[in-house]
Amino acid sequence: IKHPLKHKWALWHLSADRNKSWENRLNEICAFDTVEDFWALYNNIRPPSALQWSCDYNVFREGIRPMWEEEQNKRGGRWLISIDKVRHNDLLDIFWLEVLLAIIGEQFGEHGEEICGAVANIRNKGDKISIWTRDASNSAANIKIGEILKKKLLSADLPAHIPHPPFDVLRYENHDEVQNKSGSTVKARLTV
Ligand SMILES: CN(C)c1nc(=O)c2c([nH]1)N([C@@H]1O[C@H](COP(=O)(O)OP(=O)(O)O)[C@@H](O)[C@H]1O)CN2C
Repeated sequence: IKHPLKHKWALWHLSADRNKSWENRLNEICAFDTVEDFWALYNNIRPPSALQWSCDYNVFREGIRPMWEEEQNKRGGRWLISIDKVRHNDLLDIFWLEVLLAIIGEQFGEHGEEICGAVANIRNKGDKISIWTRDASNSAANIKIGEILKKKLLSADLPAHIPHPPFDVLRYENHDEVQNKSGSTVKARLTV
């Protein structure tokens, strides 16, 4: 018997193929709804740190595409973890797994239903990991999710050479502001 997860999730991958549109670079890899199938998948794909620059991994609830335009995303936002570019190999993979286990393991309590999924952006300028929530105006839920996320990341078992704290503040950004941003940064609606 396999141990069922509370919900079904799907892994997506954004390829580095510059000749394709963003949407055509985004492919669903496979879905999983048991602990064993999650580990079988996770242990058989490259970790984020081994992907090419400009690739993404996404793990979203089944039925929600990892795109701003999706009905369940468009009024939402993201908790953004910016990973210092020198920490690429150390932190990216550790934090990504922490975030995945917290989400599929329903570690966010009553607010877990607000979570749509997680994204890892592998970028030359510095990697990003984010948790997308469905309602940017639900500050009570988003703050609770951010606090639980921060506590989880700070309690992760990090290599000795990583200075503490391993990241700056976590910022919550609204998707519609990220999507239509003019400058390089977007105002943080919440920080923890
Ligand atoms: C339906 N559709 C086209 C569409 N729908 C989307 O949902 C969506 C996009 N396009 N994205 C495109 O990637 C660029 C980099 O964003 P980035 O978050 O990778 O960040 P970087 O600037 O590469 O660090 C975005 O500027 C956007 O062009 C990103 N994105 C989430």
